[in-house]
Amino acid sequence: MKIAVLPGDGIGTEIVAEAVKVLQALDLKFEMESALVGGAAYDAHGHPLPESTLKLAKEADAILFGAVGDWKYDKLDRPLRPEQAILGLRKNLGLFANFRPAICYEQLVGASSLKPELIAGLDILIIRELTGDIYFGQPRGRRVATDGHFPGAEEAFDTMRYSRPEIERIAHVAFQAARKRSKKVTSVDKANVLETFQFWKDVMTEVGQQYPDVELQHMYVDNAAMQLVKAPKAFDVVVTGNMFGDILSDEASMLTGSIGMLPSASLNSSNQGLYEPSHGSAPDIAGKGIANPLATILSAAMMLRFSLNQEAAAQRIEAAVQKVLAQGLRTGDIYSEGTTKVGTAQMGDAVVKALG
Ligand SMILES: NC(=O)C1=CN([C@@H]2O[C@H](COP(=O)(O)OP(=O)(O)OC[C@H]3O[C@@H](n4cnc5c(N)ncnc54)[C@H](O)[C@@H]3O)[C@@H](O)[C@H]2O)C=CC1
Ligand SMILES: CC(C)CC(=O)C(=O)O
Ligand SMILES: [Mg+2]
Repeated sequence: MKIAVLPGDGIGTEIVAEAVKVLQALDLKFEMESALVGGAAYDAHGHPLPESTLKLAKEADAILFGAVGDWKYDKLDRPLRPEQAILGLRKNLGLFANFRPAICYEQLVGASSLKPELIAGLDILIIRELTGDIYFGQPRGRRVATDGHFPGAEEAFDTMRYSRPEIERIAHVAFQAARKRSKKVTSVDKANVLETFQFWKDVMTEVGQQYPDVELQHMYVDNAAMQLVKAPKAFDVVVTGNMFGDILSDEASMLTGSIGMLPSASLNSSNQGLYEPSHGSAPDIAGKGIANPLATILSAAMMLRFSLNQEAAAQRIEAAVQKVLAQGLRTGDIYSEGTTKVGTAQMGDAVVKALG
């Protein structure tokens, strides 16, 4: 078994180092090979996703990814910007199904900005379609407007689009996931305004008929954003498009205490997966040794479960994370009075120790 390790930029290198430490402590037989990606790869090779990195990712059984991006690259032409690396990996590997579980650990109930009773016991799963929608739709660009409110003015445009097979396959993923949980799917759309999402809703409804045992609810995205903070436990599986899923999952991360707690798995149809925290490269705290590595460590657990067939090892990591939280160890983002503040590496070391 081979794991491609792509730390990336900013806190990416710090948090991936901790996840690697945890994986190595498991004493399982797999090979890990690292490569540059994002801004780091642009600096070294002139491209955020060099051919050699893509080749390594394609050949690996699973990919452990940190994060990419830094403000200093924001003026580059878009194809050279670090974020194109993660978009390129998702597209090239066909990683259409993004699982973002938002679980509020008992010990972190007080770390959320929401009232404890709203989030105690929270366990919801956001399933985000990851290779379509306005993030990938063509055409896009800048031009001089020939119509609209200001003909002759400079304008920019992107294209929101979804095909039937793209919606059908993510719908099946969501219904099948719900079957293993509380059997409820909330499909989030904007069908009242957007044709793309009327189509999304229609196809979701059709696929839902194949799963009579699963309750299907439709919700507009603006209402979903509100309900997520009003009554988050009313959700079970939330399925939505690429952009809405990106936004709603960051919102849901705060239900768990911090974005530093939200892992993710991005799978293709052969169960090859890329595993990364849901957050970005956090340039504001990079290099300080204070980032929370738990989302990345929990992503490594998802990797063991989904791509490497190592359920017991996945559970060992998850139990170790709960143990360090129960010991009162907290990085700054989840710190509260009465707990012990630790840095990134100390947190990683504590998880290794807690593996037992
Ligand atoms: N998959 C990826 O590689 C992603 C990359 N990005 C990129 O990351 C860069 C920064 O983007 P932002 O919008 O600031 O989002 P971000 O997720 O990097 O940071 C948002 C806020 O959360 C905090 N934060 C994030 N992860 C944390 C952790 N593990 N521990 C403690 N605090 C944490 C940051 O300090 C910051 O205040 C940009 O270049 C963006 O494009 C953003 C999202 C995903
Ligand atoms: C940099 C973006 C393409 C990714 C993002 O925000 C995400 O996947 O959550
Ligand atoms: Mg995001």
